[in-house]
Amino acid sequence: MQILDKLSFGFGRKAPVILQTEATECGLACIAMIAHYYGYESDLLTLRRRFSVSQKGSNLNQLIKISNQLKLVTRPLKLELEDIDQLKTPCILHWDFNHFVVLESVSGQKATILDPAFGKRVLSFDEISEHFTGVALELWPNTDFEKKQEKNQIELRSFIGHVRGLWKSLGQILILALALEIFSLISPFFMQWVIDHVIVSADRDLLTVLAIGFCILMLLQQFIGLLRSWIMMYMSTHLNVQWRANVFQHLINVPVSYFERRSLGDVVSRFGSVDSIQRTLTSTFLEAILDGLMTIFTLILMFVYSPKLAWIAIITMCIYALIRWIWYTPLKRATEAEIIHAAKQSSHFMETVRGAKTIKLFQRQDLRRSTWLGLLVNQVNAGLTTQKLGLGFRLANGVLFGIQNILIVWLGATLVLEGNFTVGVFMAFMAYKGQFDGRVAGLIDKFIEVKMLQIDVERLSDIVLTEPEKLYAETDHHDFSDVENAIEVSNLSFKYSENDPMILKDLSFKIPMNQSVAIVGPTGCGKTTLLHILLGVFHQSKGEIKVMGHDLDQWGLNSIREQIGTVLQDDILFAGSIAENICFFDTSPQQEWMQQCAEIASIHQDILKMPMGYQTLVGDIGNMLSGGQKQRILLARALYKKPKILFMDEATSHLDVQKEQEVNHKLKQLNITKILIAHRPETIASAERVIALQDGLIVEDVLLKDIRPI
Ligand SMILES: Nc1ncnc2c1ncn2[C@@H]1O[C@H](COP(=O)(O)OP(=O)(O)OP(=O)(O)O)[C@@H](O)[C@H]1O
Repeated sequence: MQILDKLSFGFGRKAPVILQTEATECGLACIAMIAHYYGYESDLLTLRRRFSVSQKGSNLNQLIKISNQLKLVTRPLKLELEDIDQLKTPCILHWDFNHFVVLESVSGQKATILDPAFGKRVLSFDEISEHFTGVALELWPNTDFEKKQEKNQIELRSFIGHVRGLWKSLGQILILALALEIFSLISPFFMQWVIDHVIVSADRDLLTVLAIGFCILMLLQQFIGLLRSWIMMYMSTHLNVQWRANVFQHLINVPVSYFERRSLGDVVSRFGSVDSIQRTLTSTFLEAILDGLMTIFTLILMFVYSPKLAWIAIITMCIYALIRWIWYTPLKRATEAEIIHAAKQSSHFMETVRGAKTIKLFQRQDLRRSTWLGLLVNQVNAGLTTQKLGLGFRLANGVLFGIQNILIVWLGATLVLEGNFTVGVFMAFMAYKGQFDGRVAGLIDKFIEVKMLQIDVERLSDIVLTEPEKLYAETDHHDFSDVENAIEVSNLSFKYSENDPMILKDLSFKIPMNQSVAIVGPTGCGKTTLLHILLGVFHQSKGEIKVMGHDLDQWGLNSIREQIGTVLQDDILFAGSIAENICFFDTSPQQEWMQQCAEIASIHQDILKMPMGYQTLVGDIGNMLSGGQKQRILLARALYKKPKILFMDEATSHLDVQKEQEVNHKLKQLNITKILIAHRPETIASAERVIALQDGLIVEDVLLKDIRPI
């Protein structure tokens, strides 16, 4: 493998390009590249699990901390661009005030930059001066640094899950394919017998018998071929659907933070890897096994005909394998870069389509277009690299097999002239050689293809190896009859990642059943975060939380979420009718209850005024409705669940004061626990108790009746 690195990157040890997956992990990717350079070979998946990086990215101090944990000595520096060639490379440069890149080398007025967002680039000092902030971080191993490989070993089986009928179909295909291979082994005899026995002795009867015999064989071969393809088609379709379903099931069960850290295009592209894996495994893998088996028989026959000629064929194949192997690493890197750039391009595209209105209103069409074009060019360039590598490989391949063919024809013809070979035997040998070349080259290609699958497996593993949320508890029977407190929080602390500041600090409070509580505080003080923790969206860093008397850590999230209704700031509606949205696509909706919920949310009259009433379509993400209407439908949807606790995060902020009071009044009649985040005094006044947060601490916790003037 090391030879390959040299081939693609010149002489000496080089850091590989590791492209970032999450928007904020450029720093981690830079450290991974440098650690790899010194012999600690790891991947982002492994590093991400070991060091949690904030969604807001890392700063230099955090990079130093991570590097030190990897036993790398660090030296942060402030320098002028002219002194950049004095740096110990590879090192990290601070870029554009919001990004990190690796400086690989400097030569003359140019430097090679490994950018985790774009790949390898050679930039002039002028170009660098536009990005470089003057801060660099040198890294090198300390005495405890260990050279090792620490990558997530991914077992395909483990994440593809259980697939029905796989082995049976595989068995059928294997038997049919074996039969086909036997036919193709027999067919060169036709030519040999015709030339050596029919033509030499002018035996027309034998010719007819041979023709009829081989005709039957050919028909049989075609029929079996058809059957094999049919079963293959059936199996791959089944596999594809089952694998996709398994991966989708996993995807929707991973925590919310997974989606928050990745772009839409990246998740879609990763999910698409299921297809490539399935295609390669069902067709290529099987063919490779059969090719491998049949090569042995073909080779035996070739040795029977002429060991000398057979050796030439074997040596050619060894050279072919070597060339293929040399091409493997650069090709893998180029393919990987192409996939990542394609995902970025499509993310930008999707975001542009989604945000078309904002873009137009801010007249940023040109900017979006040029940024997208830049991403497209990156993608196309990465594609060109793969194509160029392919061209070079095909040339080497063509020359190799051309020489081999000429050599064998020359030596074979000499053997015929010397009387050691008949013409028929020579022809048959050539046919076997053709089969051998095809099969072994195919076998090598497929081996490489299966190895290349690692890219897709690694990409998919980002989804599949992410731990799903704990949805189910050991016991599903819960008794809420004598539960006193809806929520009990003791000593709760929370920060988003190891390196982020504490957002919530040592909070303790109890909310009795059926109490209505307003959580207030200045913007950014952690109200939404607290709500998300109570809902199990984020996990508390410290402390204990009990919901309806059950420990949040032990109670399955499904059981908790069954008891609660939520209206959050970023909630969305889905494509469908209003009725479907209120019932959240319930398969047996309760019409009457749905209307009651709409009445409580004060949206019933609005819906009736719409041309198709409850059957009015809302369009995806609910963009046919006014902000206030949407919020009230979301509230009706939360109430439809018949929750015991209702969480509302500025759920009525789009309503006018009068409408809001109407909704608050109706909600007050409901005998459920309500926890609401609000800024408006009218909404806060509708609660019985107010908990005020500031800087992550509870600064006030009062019952409103105690402070209201009588
Ligand atoms: N996913 C995240 N990763 C890192 N920090 C975050 C994340 N989400 C929010 N924060 C930070 O946590 C702090 C609290 O945010 P939160 O949304 O809980 O505030 P809030 O009190 O609900 O504000 P508002 O009243 O404006 O809705 C903020 O400083 C915010 O920048």
